[in-house]
Formats: sequence, C-alpha cells, structure tokens
Amino acid sequence: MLPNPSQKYAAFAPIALPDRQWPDKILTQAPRWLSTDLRDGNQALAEPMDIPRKLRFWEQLLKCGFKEIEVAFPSASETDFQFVRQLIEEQRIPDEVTIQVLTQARSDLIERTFSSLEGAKRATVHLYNATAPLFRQLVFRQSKEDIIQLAVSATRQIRALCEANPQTHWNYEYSPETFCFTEPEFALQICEAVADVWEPSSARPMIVNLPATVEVNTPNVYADQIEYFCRHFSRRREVCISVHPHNDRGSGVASAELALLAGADRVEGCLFGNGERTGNVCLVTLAMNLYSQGVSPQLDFSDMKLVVDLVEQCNQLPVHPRHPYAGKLAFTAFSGSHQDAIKKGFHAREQSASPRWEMPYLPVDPNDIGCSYEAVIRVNSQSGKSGAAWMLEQNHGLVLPRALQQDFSRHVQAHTDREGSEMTLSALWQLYRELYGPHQLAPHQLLDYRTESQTDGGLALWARVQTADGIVTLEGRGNGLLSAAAGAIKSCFNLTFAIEDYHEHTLGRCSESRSAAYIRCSFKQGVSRWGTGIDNDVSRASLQALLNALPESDSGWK
Ligand SMILES: CC(=O)SCCNC(=O)CCNC(=O)[C@H](O)C(C)(C)COP(=O)(O)OP(=O)(O)OC[C@H]1O[C@@H](n2cnc3c(N)ncnc32)[C@H](O)[C@@H]1OP(=O)(O)O
Ligand SMILES: CC(C)C(=O)C(=O)O
Ligand SMILES: [Mg+2]
Repeated sequence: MLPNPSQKYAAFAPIALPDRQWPDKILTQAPRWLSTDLRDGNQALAEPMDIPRKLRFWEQLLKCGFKEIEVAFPSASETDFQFVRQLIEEQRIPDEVTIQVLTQARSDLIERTFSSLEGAKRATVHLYNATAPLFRQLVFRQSKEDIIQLAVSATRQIRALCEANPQTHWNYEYSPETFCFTEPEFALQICEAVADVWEPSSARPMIVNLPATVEVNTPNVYADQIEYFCRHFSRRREVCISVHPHNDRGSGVASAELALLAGADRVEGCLFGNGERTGNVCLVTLAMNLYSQGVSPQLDFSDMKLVVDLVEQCNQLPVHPRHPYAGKLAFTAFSGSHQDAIKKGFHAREQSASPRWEMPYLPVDPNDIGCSYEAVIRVNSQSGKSGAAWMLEQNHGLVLPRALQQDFSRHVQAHTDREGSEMTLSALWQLYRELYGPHQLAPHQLLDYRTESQTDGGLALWARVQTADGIVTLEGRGNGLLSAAAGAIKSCFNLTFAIEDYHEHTLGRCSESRSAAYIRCSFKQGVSRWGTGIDNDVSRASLQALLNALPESDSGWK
C-alpha cells in the first residue's frame, strides 16, 4: 500500500507553447455543431435506442437546428444500419443537413458503412483510430508507423469508395482518437499522412476532429494542444478543425470553449452531456453560454422543457435538476437574499425601457427558453420576506407593504420550520388569508354600508357586519371613512385600538379592476395586527381590511 494512494497517478505534462494566442481571444460567433447523440450518446446507454426512439431524437435535433448529425455506427448493429437506411429511403434528411456515420479502420466495417449510405445526398464518413502511446502499445500492440498505416490505408479505401459513388456529396472526417494524450507531434504526423491521401479542398471537404476521448488535463492544456495543431498543420486552411471533448474531469464545456478560442471551427457533443462515462460535452450549455453573451448559437432551445422531456424519454436518463439552463431548478431561488435581489430586479425591469437583460442571479431570461417567471422564486425555510411577497404579487396581484411583508414572513418561517418542507403557492395563499383575509368566513364580514358627508366636513358611517353572534350595526362619525369606522368599531365592540398603517392599490391596470387595502391596527400591550380587504369598491375593501385586522375573539384585546 502506497503511503499516499494518489501517487499511483502521474501528472499530465503540459506542452510548451509560451506564445499561445488563445487567452486574448473572445468568442464572437457560433461554431459548426455536430450532435453525436445518436452515436456517441447512444453507445453509452444501457439500452441503446431502437429505431422509433432514434427517429424521435432525430426529429428533435432537426427542430433545434442541427445541420450535422452523427446518426449511427452502421457496422455495429442491425438497428444502427437500418436506421441509416430508413433516413435515406424515407427521404427524412433535409437538403441542408448532413448525416455522419462512424467506422473503425477495418476494411469489412468500412464496406458495411458505405452500404448503409447508399443513395444519401450528402454524408460524412468518420474514421477513427487511437493514437496515444498507451493505446498503441496496449490495445493495438503496433508501432507509430503501423498506426499511421492503419489510418492511411483505411482513408485510401474510403476515398476509393467515395469516388465510386459520386452521386453522394461526400465529406470525410478523421479522428486521432485519444488525441489529448497523444504526443502533439505524432498527432500532427498522422493527420498530415491521412490528409495527404484525402487531399482536402473545397470540392473534397475534410474535418480533422481532435478528441479529448478521456478528459485528462485542464482545459488550458487542451487549448494549447488545439492551438499547437492549428498552427502547425500544413493544410490548416483546407480543413475544418473539430473538437470532441468528453467530461471526465467535469470541465468538458470549458475545454470546448477554450478550444474554440484556440482555433477550432466545430464542436461535437450531446444534448445535456450524455455519452461515455461522464459524457460528451453538453451542446445545450455551450449554445446557451454563447447566447448569454449576446452571440446567436444558431440553435433553438426556446422550448427547453420539450427538449428535456424528449431526451429523457429517448435516453431513459434524467437531466439533472441543476443542469445549466435546462434543469428544473436552474432558474429557481429558494434563498432569501437571492429572492430579494431578483424581486428588485424584476421591479426595476418593469420601470426600464432598456431591452438589455440585467437580472441578479439569472444569467438568462427564463422566458427565452420557454419558462414562466413562476418557478423563479420558491419558498422554504431559507427564504425571506421577499420570496413570499413575490409569490403573492405574481399570482394574486397583491403588493404587500414592507411591514406586512415582514409580519407575514415571520409566520411563513414558523410554518416552514415546523413542516421542514417547501411551501407551495396554495399553502402560502391559504396561510395569508387565514392571517389577514380576505376570507369567506371572516369573523367580521361587512354586509353593506352607507356614508353621508356632514356639513362640518366630517363623515357619518352606517354599516352592517355579520359576526358569529349575528348581524351588528356600526354607527360612527369621523374626519373620513376610516376614522368613522374606527370610532364605530370601538364603541360597538368595546375595543381600544389605533390605525397605524393604511395602503391600497388596484389589482389590475384597467379602471374597473379591484382594489386591495391593507390596514395595521395597534391594540393594548403593543400588539398589532394586519388585515387585508379586496373589493371592486375601494371603500368596501378598506372597511373589510379594518374588520379583518380585528381579533377573532375579544379576550386580551380590549
Ligand atoms: C471513443 C469512441 O467512442 S470509439 C467508438 C466506440 N464505439 C463502439 O465501439 C460502438 C460500436 N462497436 C461495435 O459494435 C463493435 O466494437 C464493432 C462491431 C465495431 C467491432 O466488434 P468486434 O469485431 O467484435 O471487435 P471489438 O469490439 O472487440 O474491437 C476490438 C478490436 O478492434 C480493434 N480496434 C479498435 N479500434 C479500432 C479502430 N478504430 N480501427 C481498427 N481497429 C480497431 C482492436 O484493436 C481490437 O482488435 P483485436 O481484436 O485484433 O485485438
Ligand atoms: C470516435 C471518437 C471521435 C470519439 O468518440 C472519442 O474519441 O471520444
Ligand atoms: Mg467520444
């Protein structure tokens, strides 16, 4: 046993590139995207997709706007072969879309691959072989020269088959699999040899795909490797440089982004990062990262939930609730200070004419990916006054005065601490109404009222109120409605109290909309209570708010 078990791992040696350019670059346009969900994603599933599932996934990828889709490893299985046949024979491939298929550098497999593509308008044949020392020595037991020969002779065969089938517009992709732990000079050497056979040009397009088959180093090292390759590859201008990051260290997205800075033109990956082991790079995250920087990704995720649902069904794997942009909780704040900042952000946005999205804690507008603002704030024991206030404002139009927010928050906190769980909107609304009204069975329910202005400038009020003991009539005079009502209540119920706070607002923007009134009364011994009234008539709303602020029973209050 080693004293420190981590000593059995060797650090990856970075490459020397002191004049690297990529750190000063920024991303200003979308790369070419290739979805390999139906190949690399599919080969990693416990139960690979059948044809109907593959077809549904395919249709979704088209809707998202993918123009290059790796659809199968046709020589792997009858399902994969038939899927390619079905796409071609049923003319399911739009003219602007290129299908891609993968093959090993084995003659019989290449033949079978070409059989699957018969009749395709355009197709990319993708050849791979591993190039890293470990794989040369352990898997292939071949010298560097043998490994080059493997790739070169397979490329020769592929070129001959392409030329024998000129009705298809061919594209060729070569991947030195395990590129990220291959000696950079050898990766160059083998790609040069392959390109010498293919002779890339605009008429004979070629993609050189440089995979992080297993992510073994930090994204800056991968970026150095890509920049080194781009700077030294003699046919750089004739080929498209593609990257294919996996996510073993959890930095697949960063690797892809830095690789693009380093000169790559194209990215291969999967939706929500499906793929071998910890997955391929997540194309949704990459696309939305560009989007949130003001760069159109040229992919459409405006209905994210639909995409998530479809991918979950096809892959039979869940998308993590905290997955960037797509997870169910990706735009939800439970914590008080986040909720407060978001609530202020939305209010500021209502007042502002700027189209720019500047919102605390929300890097993109949830609306842009088909989400409502409802789930942005949810309430539990980590929440503060702003969270509950936001939910009532969004769903019931109530704009609570600050002191009422604070009062309600104490009750919500007590509830969530007691229950230990999230408080749903309906539970929150029920608690609010129980505490402050409006409620159907209010202990003091205003039935009707009448006012008369007095010659001395005052106001006389008559009101009938339903109580548990029957209907009572209130009668009082004051400077205005509330003082008349307060006087009437004090004498009728023999209560001592003062009105401390009064707020009202309309619940909508039109003149017929209802009004909400909030009143706080202070009673003996420093006790204070809030009441809320909602009514078409603002005076009725105010009177009911005052009645709702009264204690249910008179014990201890008089
Ligand atoms: C990083 C990646 O994602 S690479 C793509 C991986 N995807 C898949 O493997 C899914 C589809 N694969 C399959 O269905 C099967 O592996 C098949 C049909 C391609 C081949 O099956 P088999 O003939 O049974 O071979 P097997 O799967 O064991 O492959 C290993 C053999 O292929 C060789 N090999 C591996 N990769 C390659 C390659 N790219 N080119 C040529 N030979 C290769 C190995 O050295 C080994 O040879 P050996 O048997 O002489 O030792
Ligand atoms: C076939 C290659 C491109 C691959 O999937 C990988 O290296 O991860
Ligand atoms: Mg892969």
